[in-house]
Parts: sequence; C-alpha cells; structure tokens
Amino acid sequence: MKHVLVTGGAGYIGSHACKLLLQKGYVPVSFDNLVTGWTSAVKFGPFIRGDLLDRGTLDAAFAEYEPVAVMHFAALSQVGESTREPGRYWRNNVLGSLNLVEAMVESGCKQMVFSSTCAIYGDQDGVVLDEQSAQMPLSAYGASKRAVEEILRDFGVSHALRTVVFRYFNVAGADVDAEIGECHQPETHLIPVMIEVAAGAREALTIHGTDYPTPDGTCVRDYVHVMDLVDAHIKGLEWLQEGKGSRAFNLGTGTGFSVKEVIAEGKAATGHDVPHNYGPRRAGDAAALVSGSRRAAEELGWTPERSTLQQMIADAWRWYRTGGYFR
Ligand SMILES: NC(=O)c1ccc[n+]([C@@H]2O[C@H](COP(=O)([O-])OP(=O)(O)OC[C@H]3O[C@@H](n4cnc5c(N)ncnc54)[C@H](O)[C@@H]3O)[C@@H](O)[C@H]2O)c1
Ligand SMILES: O=c1ccn([C@@H]2O[C@H](COP(=O)(O)OP(=O)(O)O[C@H]3O[C@H](CO)[C@H](O)[C@H](O)[C@H]3O)[C@@H](O)[C@H]2O)c(=O)[nH]1
Repeated sequence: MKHVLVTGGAGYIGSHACKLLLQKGYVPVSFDNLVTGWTSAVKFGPFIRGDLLDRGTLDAAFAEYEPVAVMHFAALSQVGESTREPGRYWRNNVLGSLNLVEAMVESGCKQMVFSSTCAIYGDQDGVVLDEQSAQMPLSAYGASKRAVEEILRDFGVSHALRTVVFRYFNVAGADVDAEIGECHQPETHLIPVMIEVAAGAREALTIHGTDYPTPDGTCVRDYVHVMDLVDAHIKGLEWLQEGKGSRAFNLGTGTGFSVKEVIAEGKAATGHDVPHNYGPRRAGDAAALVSGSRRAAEELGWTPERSTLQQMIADAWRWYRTGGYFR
C-alpha cells in the first residue's frame, strides 16, 4: 500500500485530496493540528494530530507510515489576517515547512506536492500571470509561500528533493457528493460568506473596496473548483512517481470574475438575495489575479471540468444546505 502524508488533511482542500487519493488507490495519512481543520473532515485514512512545528511528531509519522510522497496543504492562509499577524504566518508556514522538509529528507521521502498561491505574484497591471511572472507578494501570506518555494528549490539541489508546486488561484466549491466541503470558523472567503448570506445565516456581505482599477471597481479573481484542483494533485503525484523533475504550475481557469459578478451569480445559483454593502479595501488584496498559463494543461494534461462559477456556487450551496458544516 502506498501511503501519502497529507499535511492539512483535516482542512478544506486537504480533505478533498484525501478522498480522491483513496479512490486512486493510495492511503492518505492526515497530519493536522486542527488550528483551522476538523477531525470530522478526516474520513478517508488515518489521522495524526500533530503540528508542523513539532519535529518529533513529524519524525514518528514518517517512521510509522513510510509515505511515498507528501502533499503539503497545512498553512495559515488568510491574506488579510497575515497583514495583521505576520509573525504567525512566517513561523507557521515557513518554519513549519522547513521542519517538514528536513523530516522528509532524513526519512528518505523525497517527493512533495506543495500548495502555493497566486498571491506570490502580487499586483501586475495588465500582465498575464504565468509561472515565469515576477514574484511580488503584497502580504505576509504570499511572502511566506514564496519563501517555502525557495526552501524547496534549495533542498532540491542539496538533497534531490523533487517537488510539484501548485500556485492555486481562488479555490471554491465542494465535493460532488457533499460529503465534505469548505468550513472555516469564522469564514472569510467570498463564496462561502455569500452562501451564508443567501441562506440567511448572516445579515449582509461587505464588499471590500470598490475603487480598484477593474471594470466595476471590485477585485477580480480566477475561481477553480476544489475537485478539479485535487485532480491536478493526483496528476502532480503521478508526475513525481514517474521520476520527473521539479516543476511549478499555476492552477486557474484563465477567466476572472469581479466580486460583484460573483454576487450576481450567487443570487442566480441559489435563488436567494445576497444583501451586500460596501466597505474599504482589505489590506493585502491585489486588484486582479487571473492565470494566463496553459502549462498544467499542456504538461500534466489537466482540464478543469467543474470550474464554472455557477457549478462552484451550486456545489458549495448544496454542501451548506445538506447541513454539512463540520463541528
Ligand atoms: N483556499 C484557497 O483558495 C487557496 C488558494 C491558494 C492556496 N491555498 C493553499 O492551500 C492550502 C489549503 O488551504 P485550505 O483552504 O484548505 O485551508 P484550511 O485552513 O481549510 O486547511 C489548512 C489545514 O492546515 C492545518 N494546519 C495549519 N497549520 C498547521 C500546522 N502548523 N501543523 C499542522 N496542521 C496545520 C489546519 O488545521 C487546516 O486543517 C493552504 O496551504 C493554502 O495556503 C488555498
Ligand atoms: O466578505 C468578503 C470576502 C471577500 N471579499 C473579496 O473577495 C475577493 C476574494 O477574497 P477571498 O477571501 O475569497 O480570497 P483571497 O483572494 O483573499 O484569497 C484566496 O486566494 C488567494 C489567492 O488569490 C490565497 O491563496 C488564499 O489562500 C485564498 O484564501 C477579495 O477581493 C476579497 O476582498 C469581499 O469583498 N468580501
């Protein structure tokens, strides 16, 4: 049996990856400290409650399961929060990842699929964002992810660590069976916040900034369905298992939607009003982040299949309506 250590396996994207890994014949071992995750999201393999900052628990995990690879999702990942608490982000994301990488190479596990982000690119007016674009993160979150990419490169040189780095754009939607989904406490991401408003669980959504240099003044993002995203992770794992070298890939659809467009689609997809008001810009936000790369399609054979805005909102809505929130 091939074990894969999934850090952050109790979180939103990690739990979806675990489900697909199991379907593909791997045993996903979730390693998570539950800072933003849920034990009830760990349904597809063993669970180790551990912190990336605790090297002993990491070493024990590698010794017990001898994973063929690591999928590294665990991180603090809120852009706004990271601008207020940069120390937490640097410590958790960078030192935590360094611990993980050192535990990996010492145990002989030399393959990692890493969750990076388009937030490493920052704001680049009119520039098509591909993997060669300049990296100018606007937040401690984005900077911490860029730093981890550098650590991975260095350990590639020194220890033959091979990594597939995925720079996600904005992930949304939920498992097609509504068995798992997105659940953050408190929720800050646009689509799940909108779902809570449509369901009447929140009074209104605040649009953070209406004076961006975008067609309607609100931020533009490239949304990708979580199921398409984890499908790419299996392809990334296979890439490494076939012995191919380290590579970075953007994961987005290439189409951007403004906050106002997302709200309009939310109303249509849920059949409910989405009351909203206007607030100031949120620190750390880029005006527009849209992928301009076809590398994942051309080299991994990855084609997003559920990543229409309508489908992502419909799946998130179904997950919410089936009472799926983790406790
Ligand atoms: N959601 C998005 O749109 C998006 C976009 C780009 C990148 N990402 C990246 O994808 C990854 C997963 O994001 P998510 O949305 O599933 O977030 P999430 O918060 O739902 O999941 C992260 C998981 O990591 C765990 N964790 C955090 N720090 C840990 C530590 N020190 N030790 C052990 N476990 C720890 C949390 O408890 C949680 O279960 C993150 O690395 C994030 O930066 C997410
Ligand atoms: O109540 C809300 C919530 C969000 N937004 C806006 O909606 C857009 C999307 O915001 P999210 O919080 O949903 O997502 P982010 O773009 O901030 O961040 C997400 O995608 C990033 C990459 O773009 C990171 O990787 C990060 O981990 C992930 O959470 C932003 O312009 C944000 O200001 C609002 O206007 N109101």
